[in-house]
Amino acid sequence: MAPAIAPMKPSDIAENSFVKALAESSALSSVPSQFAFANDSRGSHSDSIPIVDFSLLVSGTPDQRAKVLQDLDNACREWGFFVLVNHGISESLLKDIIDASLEYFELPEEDKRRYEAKSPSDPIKSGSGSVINTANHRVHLWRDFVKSYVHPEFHCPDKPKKLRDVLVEFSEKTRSVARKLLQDIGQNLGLEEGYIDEVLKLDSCFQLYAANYYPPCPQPDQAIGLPAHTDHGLLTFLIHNGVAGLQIQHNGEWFNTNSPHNSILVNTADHLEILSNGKYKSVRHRAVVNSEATRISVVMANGAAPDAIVRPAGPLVEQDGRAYYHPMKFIEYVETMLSNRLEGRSNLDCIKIQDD
Ligand SMILES: O=C(O)CCC(=O)C(=O)O
Ligand SMILES: [Fe+2]
Repeated sequence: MAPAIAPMKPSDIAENSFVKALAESSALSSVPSQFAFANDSRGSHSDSIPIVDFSLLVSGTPDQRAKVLQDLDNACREWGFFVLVNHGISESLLKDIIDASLEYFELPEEDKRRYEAKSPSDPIKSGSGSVINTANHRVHLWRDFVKSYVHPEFHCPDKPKKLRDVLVEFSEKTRSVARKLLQDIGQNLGLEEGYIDEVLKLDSCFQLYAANYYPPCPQPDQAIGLPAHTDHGLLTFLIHNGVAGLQIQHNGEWFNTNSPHNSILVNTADHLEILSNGKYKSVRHRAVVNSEATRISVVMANGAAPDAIVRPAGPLVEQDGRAYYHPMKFIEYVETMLSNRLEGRSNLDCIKIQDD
């Protein structure tokens, strides 16, 4: 006989209770109604997600570099997403940041509750979160998270002890790779060398570390880890513990991503769409859950300086004859987004300049 389903009372699931504990409760054989999310989580398989070889951008022959610049441009234009290989960040650092993030989620609840978000500008936040769906109902997500601003000011949860050093190094290394990619993206967009660095004040660029913990879910089709969204920032870097779950949208279809060991998934995010005046699109993606294994992803969002005003690049506006996006201060954009999670609607829609 199927085990009796212990009904969850709405009061059992506070806005910021952690899904990990719920998923581990032995009584749980179905998804509590607060998590119910109409969901077709199927994704197509794709071998054609672009791959960008970072080492050839840095030290390839002129021909090799020209070819990879082209790969990078196509990836940003066609997919808004690519798999970065040979990036020079050590395998042990990638493993350490995943392990330290996992240790964070394994802390007692009271340690994590210290970071319950009180305001969107809190530099460290932790919880599980919810979204308002298209029917205007609040839906809880099947994931726990921790987020921390790590640059230009470094913040980090106190525990686990090892997280701080690992995160400092991961932030430095990813920042340097992101800046190099942005230089090359600037070249691909026909911008002068140093243009992006200067107008977005990348010496003080904003970086946000986020780790997501998706426990096994008894009914994966009835819940969602993270619904479709785009990211703030210029380039998001994502690594995971080898359990599949990230899907990206391409030509209206959802694709499962799979990435070679030690690679980094990169997506062109909202502020690159704005800067490029729409030449590069911020790709919609989502995280689906499974019934078998815990999935962990670690995300580093790389953006402009908090006080930089992000707008379409002047030379591109001249070429296109108009700007397609309103200017907005970077940190205001991020904090509006962090405080206002609406399924399927993005901040980008708000700052797009509609055709007359
Ligand atoms: O966990 C994933 O694969 C997706 C995470 C993500 O999109 C995010 O944190 O913005
Ligand atoms: Fe995302």
